Amino acid sequence: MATDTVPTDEPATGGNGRGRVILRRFRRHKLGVAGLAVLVLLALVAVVVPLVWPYGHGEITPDLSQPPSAAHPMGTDTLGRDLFAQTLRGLQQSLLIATTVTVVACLIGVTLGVIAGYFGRFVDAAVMRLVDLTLTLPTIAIAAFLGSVVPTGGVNWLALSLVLGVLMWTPVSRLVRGIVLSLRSLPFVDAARVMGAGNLQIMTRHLIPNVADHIIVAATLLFGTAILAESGLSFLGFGVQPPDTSLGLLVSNAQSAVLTRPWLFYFPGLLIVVIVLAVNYAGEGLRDAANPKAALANPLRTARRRRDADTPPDDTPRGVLDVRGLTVDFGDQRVVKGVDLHIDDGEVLALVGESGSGKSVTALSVVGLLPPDAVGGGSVRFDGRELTGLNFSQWREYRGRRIAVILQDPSTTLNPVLTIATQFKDSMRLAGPLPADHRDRIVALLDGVAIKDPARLLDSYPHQLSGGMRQRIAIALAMVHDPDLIIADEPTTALDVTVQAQVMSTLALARERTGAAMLFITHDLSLVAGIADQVAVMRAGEVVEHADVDTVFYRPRHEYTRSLLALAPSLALAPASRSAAADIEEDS
Ligand SMILES: Nc1ncnc2c1ncn2[C@@H]1O[C@H](COP(=O)(O)OP(=O)(O)OP(=O)(O)O)[C@@H](O)[C@H]1O
Repeated sequence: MATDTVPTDEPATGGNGRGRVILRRFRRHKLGVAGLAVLVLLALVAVVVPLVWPYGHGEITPDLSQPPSAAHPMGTDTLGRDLFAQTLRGLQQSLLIATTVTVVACLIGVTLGVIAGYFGRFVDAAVMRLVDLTLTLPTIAIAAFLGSVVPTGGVNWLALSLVLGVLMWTPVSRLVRGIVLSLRSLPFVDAARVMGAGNLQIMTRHLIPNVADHIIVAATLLFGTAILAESGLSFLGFGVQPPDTSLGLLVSNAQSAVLTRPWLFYFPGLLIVVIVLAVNYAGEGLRDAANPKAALANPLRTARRRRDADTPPDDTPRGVLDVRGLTVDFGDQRVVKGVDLHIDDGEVLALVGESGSGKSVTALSVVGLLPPDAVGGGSVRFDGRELTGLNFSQWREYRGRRIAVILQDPSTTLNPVLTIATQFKDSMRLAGPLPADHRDRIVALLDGVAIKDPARLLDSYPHQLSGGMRQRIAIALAMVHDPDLIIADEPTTALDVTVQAQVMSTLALARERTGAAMLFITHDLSLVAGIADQVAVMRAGEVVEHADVDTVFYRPRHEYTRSLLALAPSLALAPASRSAAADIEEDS
């Protein structure tokens, strides 16, 4: 089975589709391309230039301790050796060693990490003990031992690389193991198993590609660390030894000459900095190219907007939220096309539409969290104040405090490594010092979302709770600052049907208690009846119908609304709506 487990927002291009998509995305990452170009250039220079350069790296010339000149562009050392020739040799050795260390460490780390994470239990325990053991091994002492048993003094580049690789795999394996542990219970792994995939296939085709972006980042960090580790070891006499050389050795040798012959230090030092930076940028580009989500998910960046931020409040209808002519473009594609929405204090507006109609993008626009590649236009007024174009610190006054957001999947909202109590406390601290009675307040908030015996779960972690509990906690978290507006984006979609109903009534209850207005986003009209006052129906980026809930249910004007109603045969109309229906029947 050749399922592509990493989702992509690009169309398949045929042939090796994913490879081409990654390449195309990488080409768009300018710093990544620049980093890779620098690395390729340096590798070429390291291989080709020594073939034509008049001096060998160990060749002694009569020009002792010369500063840079036409004959010796980087100067010479005390023995008269040409520093440019030495730097070229150092570049060769350093690139070779760092690449080998990275490959060896990643091979061991990824293999053991994925095996530990996938099989868990005693396999995991055994691998983790091996990690602990490896971490206790003193790199320097082992390298010193190896250096002493090699008769020529010092070890050759391959032995040095292998030793460093074998000692440096642990961070990669821990990273991979942690991610695989969380991935292995996801439905796509079960689906692969059901389709008959074996353990090896699941690990190589389904798990490793999902960890690839993390591995790339870890590898770039390792590369930089390997260059520095090699420098340190060479300096101590356990790495590359004269007459051979490496960048690290050149820097180490030149340390005493920083003031008198600075060129000996600066050129190889600068080259190390350039290599590490280039590797990091290339790695970042590769990571973003391999993981479409990584390039987009930067919620701290406010989307570029065409409107002026500080438009003073005017006479437009206030309400708690007033959206006028909202547009959102991704490149040439307009996905929200002049949307108008209005929510009065304490009112609930349901934004309904099929998948892809632009509901979430509209909600993200309201809280200024559009992806960086989106361009928004139009006006979003909250309590009479224009929100478009606010900077990050101005947004802090609103997000989480006056405008709360509840997302689809509670496991993405709650931090997996913090206890429930800590997450509430962190949220409370946004408004100032933690109140003395914070624990009572947290318990009251949890009580307000119908959690029984709330004190008991304060010290739990999100993974110890069910999906429904997690979403209720997310709702309680949204209520911490008593918001004026709640944006709930499909808050029950990730839950099963019975839990959905409980979470919906919890949400309705919590909203009623705070009296907050709400923008409730859903594709499921049957959820709307019990909670909304107004309904806006969205299709292909436009609001095609905007009316009160009873009109939309019983006198829909637009064909699309009628088709959505037809698709929701099991409408669980709320009592309010049912009585309205009876009134309408009596009227007619
Ligand atoms: N980061 C993005 N880059 C390019 N296009 C995007 C991006 N995010 C959303 N879109 C596009 O914008 C359109 C609206 O998406 P949106 O997520 O708002 O739909 P939705 O109505 O909320 O659907 P769903 O319920 O499936 O989330 C879709 O066509 C989608 O492909």
